[in-house]
Amino acid sequence: MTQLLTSLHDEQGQLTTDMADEAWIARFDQLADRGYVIIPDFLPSDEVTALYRYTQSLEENDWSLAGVGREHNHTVNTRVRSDHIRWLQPAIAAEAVYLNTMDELRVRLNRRLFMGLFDYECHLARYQAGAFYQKHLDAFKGRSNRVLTTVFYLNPEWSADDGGELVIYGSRGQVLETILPQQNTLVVFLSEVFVHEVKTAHRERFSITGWFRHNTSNAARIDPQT
Ligand SMILES: O=C(O)CCC(=O)C(=O)O
Ligand SMILES: [Fe+2]
Repeated sequence: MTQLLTSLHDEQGQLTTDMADEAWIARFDQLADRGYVIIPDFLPSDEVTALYRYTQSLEENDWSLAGVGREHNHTVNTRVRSDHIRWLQPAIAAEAVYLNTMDELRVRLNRRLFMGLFDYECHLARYQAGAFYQKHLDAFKGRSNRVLTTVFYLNPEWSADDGGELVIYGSRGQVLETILPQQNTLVVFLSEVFVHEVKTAHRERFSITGWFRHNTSNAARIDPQT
């Protein structure tokens, strides 16, 4: 498995651009078959280290308490989720690096799986010790343009004792995967299909959660960012 993933990067540590690359094809086909895929070693290690350092450099007022629901349904409910977030912006160089990588991934997904993904939005998330996110779906059929969820973990040396696992459930409520939020792991899943939750973290946990979206804007209504 690791061999496959190493081959996602060339000698310069860049994501390889050859769409015939077998590693990409295997990953994308797994996503198509099961609806989710787990990719360890997603970024070159210097990039993930830089991203992690960047999150450590943020000040308290760079974060806001995360809400639940979209637009007018947006409320903060700390019984459901208790993480803090920060939407990534292309104008900030440290944040643009990740946005650019994910846009590259968007183009590849469209080429291989014809997904028609239009754009990508994402936020950093910080779960302090004691924080969690109860079972939820990221998108409801016909009510959201979120198609694919991505979660990328930034935490060096995360162990099972630290909690904060992402649990992905199947259609009968069975546990499909329990994933430790270890640095440089990317999880991708269909937003409308998989109920998931973040178990209580026992130490500070950093991640970037994002969504590839369809374009549902029209002349009368432009999609808001969140
Ligand atoms: O951080 C994670 O593992 C998942 C976060 C999540 O489910 C969300 O932000 O919607
Ligand atoms: Fe979620």
